[in-house]
Amino acid sequence: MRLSVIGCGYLGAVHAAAMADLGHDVVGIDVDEAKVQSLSAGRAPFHEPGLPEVLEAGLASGRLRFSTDMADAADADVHFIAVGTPQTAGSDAADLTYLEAAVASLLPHLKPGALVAGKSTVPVGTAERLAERIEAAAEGAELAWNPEFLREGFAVKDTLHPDRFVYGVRSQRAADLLDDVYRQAIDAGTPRIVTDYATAELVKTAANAFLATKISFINVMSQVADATGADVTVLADAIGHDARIGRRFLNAGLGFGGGCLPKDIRAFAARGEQLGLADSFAFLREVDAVNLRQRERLVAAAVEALGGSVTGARIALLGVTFKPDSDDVRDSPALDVAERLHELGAEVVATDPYGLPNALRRFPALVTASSTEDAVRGADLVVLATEWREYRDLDPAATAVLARHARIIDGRNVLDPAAWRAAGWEYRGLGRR
Ligand SMILES: NC(=O)C1=CN([C@@H]2O[C@H](COP(=O)(O)OP(=O)(O)OC[C@H]3O[C@@H](n4cnc5c(N)ncnc54)[C@H](O)[C@@H]3O)[C@@H](O)[C@H]2O)C=CC1
Ligand SMILES: O=C(O)[C@H]1O[C@H](OP(=O)(O)OP(=O)(O)OC[C@H]2O[C@@H](n3ccc(=O)[nH]c3=O)[C@H](O)[C@@H]2O)[C@H](O)[C@@H](O)[C@@H]1O
Repeated sequence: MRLSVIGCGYLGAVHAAAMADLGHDVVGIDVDEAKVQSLSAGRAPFHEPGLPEVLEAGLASGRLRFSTDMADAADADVHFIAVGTPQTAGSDAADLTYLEAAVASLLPHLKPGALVAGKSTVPVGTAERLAERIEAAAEGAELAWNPEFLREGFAVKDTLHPDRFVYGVRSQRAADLLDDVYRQAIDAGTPRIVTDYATAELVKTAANAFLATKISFINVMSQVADATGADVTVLADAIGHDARIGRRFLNAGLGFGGGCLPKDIRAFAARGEQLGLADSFAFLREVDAVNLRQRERLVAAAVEALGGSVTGARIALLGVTFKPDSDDVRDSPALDVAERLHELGAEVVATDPYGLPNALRRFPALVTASSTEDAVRGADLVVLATEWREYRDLDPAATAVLARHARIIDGRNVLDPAAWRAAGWEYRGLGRR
């Protein structure tokens, strides 16, 4: 099939390359010329495992190209919309200006019967509002909402082998077209839920709200653990054995960040309040507040570990991205902690396998080190803020030799406290004895 993907960021670039990998003829459209040039040259504009390979294969096959010119999408049978829907400046609502602009520039190029499939995360009611304009733009043209559930770091795998597909559609034909796009996964038995626009939009925001709630729940448990001498990791393992609860997304620590969970729960709460459900959505506001407090808790733990003040102390920060296997620093808890410790007078030296260029764009005063050894050398305190594999695998004895004072705060609760203490470290986790 001929497909276009409009918006080639973390979601769209992967979607375009993965669709070409499935054998479709794909054009990726983006307004960012540098991004289009980079993608056209086979260079992934961000770190995502597996993307360089599918990108290169797609370009080499001739089935994948990128352009800034919407006219190049005119041939497509299905247009995926993957532009950003960030938090609006000064409010919690989703900013839909990129979506509006993308749809407006696509309309004149729609061919009869074309399907526009929204993948961006939007407030419930958005598709209903756009549908009429799309239907009026070309004979038989229609809109589907087909939200995306991929995780950064696993984006290619999640796109090719998702847990489920969700189609918000108004016709069987739209569902059939999406089935044709995803034929291989559908034939392999991937569940698909065919529903209306509102439900499809809500499935996406509800899923992210649930995941965020799970994380904030366990982070509250980590506070109780700190107050009582219990261990939140053991608690999570134990409750996680109950299949109704499940162990995943019960890792207490610095909490969630990134370009999605934080802004999506805020937009969902704002939409809920608009719908007259402010009382009920108070819980989601609290999920957000608990999450942000975890960053303060870590800063407070650093102050305490350093005897009441971080001023003048050298603090090695391991990890700046919002999660491992991504270079994304949007709403990164690690970077927030770095900024706060810096404000308090600490000399923060940060390291990260892929995130430093983005971190420096957001926080130019950040002092960076290109290796873990250089970051830790001479440190009064080490803070593990993002659980990259290489930090999880650090040898406590070899690392102790580098630090001035062998003190560590494990902001992701991923190290073995006994092993680190045995190597002479003063170890603290969040909610861990
Ligand atoms: N990043 C992720 O893991 C996931 C993101 N999403 C959702 O997907 C959407 C996109 O997110 P990201 O890819 O992370 O954002 P992003 O900011 O990385 O990418 C958005 C892209 O859209 C482009 N763009 C903006 N206006 C445009 C226009 N008028 N025409 C063409 N291109 C335009 C931008 O230049 C940018 O490259 C958001 O709604 C997000 O919530 C959903 C699931 C996963
Ligand atoms: O809508 C989106 O964009 C995506 O948002 C999340 O994906 P992502 O942001 O890539 O990353 P996650 O793996 O969900 O992690 C989010 C944050 O939660 C934190 N987290 C995760 C799990 C956990 O147990 N504890 C915890 O603090 C991570 O460190 C990270 O900062 C969802 O998992 C995806 O399904 C969704 O498609």
